[in-house]
Amino acid sequence: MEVNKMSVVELDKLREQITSIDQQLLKLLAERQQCTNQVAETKITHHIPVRDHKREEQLLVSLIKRGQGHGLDAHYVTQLFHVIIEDSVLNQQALLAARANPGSSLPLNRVAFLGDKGSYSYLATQKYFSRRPGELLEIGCQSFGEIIKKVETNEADYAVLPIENTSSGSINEVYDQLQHTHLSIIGELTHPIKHALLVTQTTDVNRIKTLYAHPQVFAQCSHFLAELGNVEVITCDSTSAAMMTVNELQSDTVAAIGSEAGGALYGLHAIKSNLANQKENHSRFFVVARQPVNVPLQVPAKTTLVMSTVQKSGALVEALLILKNNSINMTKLESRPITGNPWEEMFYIDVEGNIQDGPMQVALEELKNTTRYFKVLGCYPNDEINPTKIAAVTALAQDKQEG
Ligand SMILES: O=C(O)C(=O)C[C@]1(C(=O)O)C=C[C@@H](O)C=C1
Repeated sequence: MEVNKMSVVELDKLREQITSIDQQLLKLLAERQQCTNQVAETKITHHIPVRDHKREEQLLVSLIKRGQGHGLDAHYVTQLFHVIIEDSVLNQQALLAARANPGSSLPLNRVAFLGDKGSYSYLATQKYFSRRPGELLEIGCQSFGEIIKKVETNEADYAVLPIENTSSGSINEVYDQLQHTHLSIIGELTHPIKHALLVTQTTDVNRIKTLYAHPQVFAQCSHFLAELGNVEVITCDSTSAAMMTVNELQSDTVAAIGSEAGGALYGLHAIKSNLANQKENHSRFFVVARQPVNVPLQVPAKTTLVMSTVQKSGALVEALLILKNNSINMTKLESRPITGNPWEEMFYIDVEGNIQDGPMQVALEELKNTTRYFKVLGCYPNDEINPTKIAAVTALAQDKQEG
């Protein structure tokens, strides 16, 4: 008994120490953020690009070495600082973008998204707007059409639309909506999609008889569903609708599939995680607004185009060659049927580059002249911060230590 009491006291003391260390870490991270925001100001004044891969590599190599000196694993240090540097780059990009578009910073950002509190679109909205000035007013919608309409009619300032997922592919309905709106893409973000089995009661996976989720979510977790066997699957308009239903039912035989963070908003907890077929499951979202944005040249940019080619063989190849000849890297090509014109396609193309760049302007002009229909859907800061490669950095650090 005495021993137990002692160990509880010891544990409490150690936990106090951990809490204090974590609080210090938070303070230091906030200090680092203030410092990198000042770096952004200097970069604005002196027209220096936000990203400096050489500096990042030097920093990582030196941190890995120091970490090893403290007994910390190189992989752990690399992962940790990738997150820190990614956050720094995204914050700096947001700051530069806000400066380049002075009128666009609103005291209140009214944002339309799919579903309600807790949906993946809701979490993506929170993440994107946390880097932007102004308050956030979330406007949950029931369909992509409703989301777009909210912005078109000035009931919302922005829309957050999922465009593709690493396991279930492109979201065709969003592509079709983008073709018919005059709204512009002003930003993108990728958000990890981590599906968990969410319940209200203490229960077991084998007791679940009914599952609620969005159809895309079921598609992404098809292997898990096949393993589950005889369970009734009920599709919902959104992940949040699924969570709400399970919360209302308060039964130990029903579950929703969604994010753990979202589920917590409805009093749900996870009894199984990582349900998606693919381990790396991410969704990419577009942020759209009524006016296009000006992306500063110091920020890596992407541009999304939509076009239909003339009906002759090799027309698409010719269009793509225009990009190649101007050294423009294409990151995505998607095709969608054109309503009323059987066998004709509308092509959606994402390229790396800013519409203000010389080669990009040449390519856009050529494309305009050679295609049947052509429109720039938007030019926006590239949100995909490819971190400096872990393996190369780790090997380098180990070499240096050994040598
Ligand atoms: O040192 C810089 O130039 C920074 O902007 C800071 C920082 C960082 O967070 O460490 C961020 C982005 C750059 O690619 C390199 C480093």
